[in-house]
Amino acid sequence: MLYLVRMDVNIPHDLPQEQAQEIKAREKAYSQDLQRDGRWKHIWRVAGEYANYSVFDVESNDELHGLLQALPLFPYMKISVTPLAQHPSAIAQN
Ligand SMILES: O=C(O)CC1=CCC(=O)O1
Repeated sequence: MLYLVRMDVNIPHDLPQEQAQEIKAREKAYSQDLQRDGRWKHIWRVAGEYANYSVFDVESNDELHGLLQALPLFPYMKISVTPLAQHPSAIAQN
């Protein structure tokens, strides 16, 4: 199942810089592991915002929730999820 996910990041200004950098490094490693195993299919920066649009390919809502909840930046993100279905006019099956 495919999901379009928007993540808006909002790290509090009073979080120490070193701690913020450490969380971002863990976020990157976690994200890249999921990209390598195929469950995090796309990640795109929203131009001009500290936000991304991502596409996940997972088995269920529960699996997606588990992956999102484990994001190191999860406490500092607003996340919205849109389930995707096939469009009848699409020439490629995703
Ligand atoms: O910078 C972001 O958009 C948040 C994020 C998600 C995965 C990652 O590496 O950074």
